[in-house]
Amino acid sequence: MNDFHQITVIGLGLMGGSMAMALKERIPCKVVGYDTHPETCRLARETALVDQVAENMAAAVAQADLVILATPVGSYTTLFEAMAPVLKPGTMVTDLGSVKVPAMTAATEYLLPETVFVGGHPLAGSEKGGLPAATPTLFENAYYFLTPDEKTPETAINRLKTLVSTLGAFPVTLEAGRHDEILANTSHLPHMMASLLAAIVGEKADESMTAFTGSGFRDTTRIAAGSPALWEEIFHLNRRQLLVCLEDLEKKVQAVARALKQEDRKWMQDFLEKGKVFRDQLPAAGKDYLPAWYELYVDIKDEPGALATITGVLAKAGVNIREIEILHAREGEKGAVRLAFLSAEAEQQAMKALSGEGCSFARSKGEKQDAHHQSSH
Ligand SMILES: NC(=O)c1ccc[n+]([C@@H]2O[C@H](COP(=O)([O-])OP(=O)(O)OC[C@H]3O[C@@H](n4cnc5c(N)ncnc54)[C@H](O)[C@@H]3O)[C@@H](O)[C@H]2O)c1
Ligand SMILES: O=C(O)C(=O)C[C@]1(C(=O)O)C=C[C@@H](O)C=C1
Repeated sequence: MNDFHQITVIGLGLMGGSMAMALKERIPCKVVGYDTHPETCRLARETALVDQVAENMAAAVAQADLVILATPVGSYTTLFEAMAPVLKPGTMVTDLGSVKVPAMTAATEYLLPETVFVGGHPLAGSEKGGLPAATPTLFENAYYFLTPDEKTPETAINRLKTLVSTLGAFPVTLEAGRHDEILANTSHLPHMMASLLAAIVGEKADESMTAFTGSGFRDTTRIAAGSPALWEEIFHLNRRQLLVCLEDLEKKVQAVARALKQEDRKWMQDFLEKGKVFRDQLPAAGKDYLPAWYELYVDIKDEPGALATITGVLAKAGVNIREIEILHAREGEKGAVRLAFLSAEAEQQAMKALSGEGCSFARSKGEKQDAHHQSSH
C-alpha cells in the first residue's frame, strides 16, 4: 500500500513528466512538480500534469515524503546541496538517472544522514525528450532498478518496491556498481554504436546513402536521435565501464576484419550464428527477474486493422495481454505479433480464441501451431 502523502518530482521532462502522469493515475497522493525550464512549467500547469507546480525547489520539496529526481545526473550535487536543509527528517529521495554510482556518491556526500536515498533507474525511455514526449504508461512492464547500499533500511526498499510495482514495473535490486557495469554493455555501448553508425553514413555527405537507409539502418540508429547533452553526460559519468566495453568492441572489430581479409567464411558464419541465437532468445532474457512469460507469436498480414482483430478477439475472450510487440512487419507483407501473458491459463485461452478466428501462431517454445492443429485439440 502507498503511504506517501506528497511525492515531489524534480524535472518534468520525458521521464519526470511520465512519472508524474503515472503517479497521478495510480497513486492516491498529492503530486508536486518543479522544473527550471519556464516553458515546461507552463505546459505542466496548462495540462494539470501535477497537483501543484512549485515556484522554486525549496517549496517543492519542503513537505514531500518522497522526492524523485528526474533531471540529468550531473545536476544532482547542486540539487542535493540545496534540498538537504529543507527536507523533513525521514524524507525519502530517489532518482531516475541512468548511471547509479555517481548518484549514490552525490547523495552520500550532500544529503543529511536522516534522509534516506535509494537510487532508481527505470529501464524504459525513448529517444525523444521533454514533457511533450511523456506518457503515463512508460513504466508498464519495464524493469525498474533500485540500487540500495548496505546502510539502506529494508523498509525503505520495500516502500519503493511497492510504488514501482503499482506503476506496473518490475523492481530489481542491484548493487550500484554492478548496475553501471550491466548498463554500460546493454544501454550505453548500444547508444554509442548507434551514434557511430549514424556518423559513418552521415559523415559521407552522400545523398544516395542517406536516401537508401532501410529499416535495418533505422532500427539500429533510432536511439542516436537521443539528446546529445544527456548522453554525453551518461558516457562521461560511466566512462570507466564504457571504456572496458570499448576495448572489447575493438577486439571484436579486429576479429571481424581479420576474418574478412582472410576470407574465413566459417568464422564469420559461426560469429553470425552466435549473434542470431542470442538475439532470437532475447524476449525470454531476464526471466530470472520477471515472472514467467507465456508468449505467442501470431502471424498477421501487415495491413490496417490486423492488430485490432487480434486484440478484439482476445478482449472478447476476456484475456489480459501483458505485453504486445510487432515484429518484422513491413508494409504489405506478413509479420508477427508477439503477445505475452502472465499465466499458462491466459495463454491457453488466447490460443483457443485465436484458433477460433483462423489465426496461425507459434508458441515461444518454438513449436509451430496453426489453426488446424489447435482446433483439432
Ligand atoms: N531518456 C531516457 O530514455 C531515459 C531513460 C531512463 C532514465 N533516464 C534518466 O532520466 C533523467 C531525465 O531524462 P529525460 O530523458 O527525462 O530528460 P529531459 O531532458 O526530457 O528532461 C529533463 C528535465 O529536467 C529539467 N531540469 C534540468 N535541470 C534541472 C534542475 N536543476 N532543476 C529542475 N529541473 C531541471 C529540464 O528542464 C527538463 O525538463 C536523466 O537522468 C536520464 O539519465 C532517461
Ligand atoms: O528505448 C530507448 O529509446 C532508450 O534509449 C531507453 C534506454 C535503454 O533501453 O537503453 C535508454 C537509457 C535509459 O537509461 C534507459 C532506457
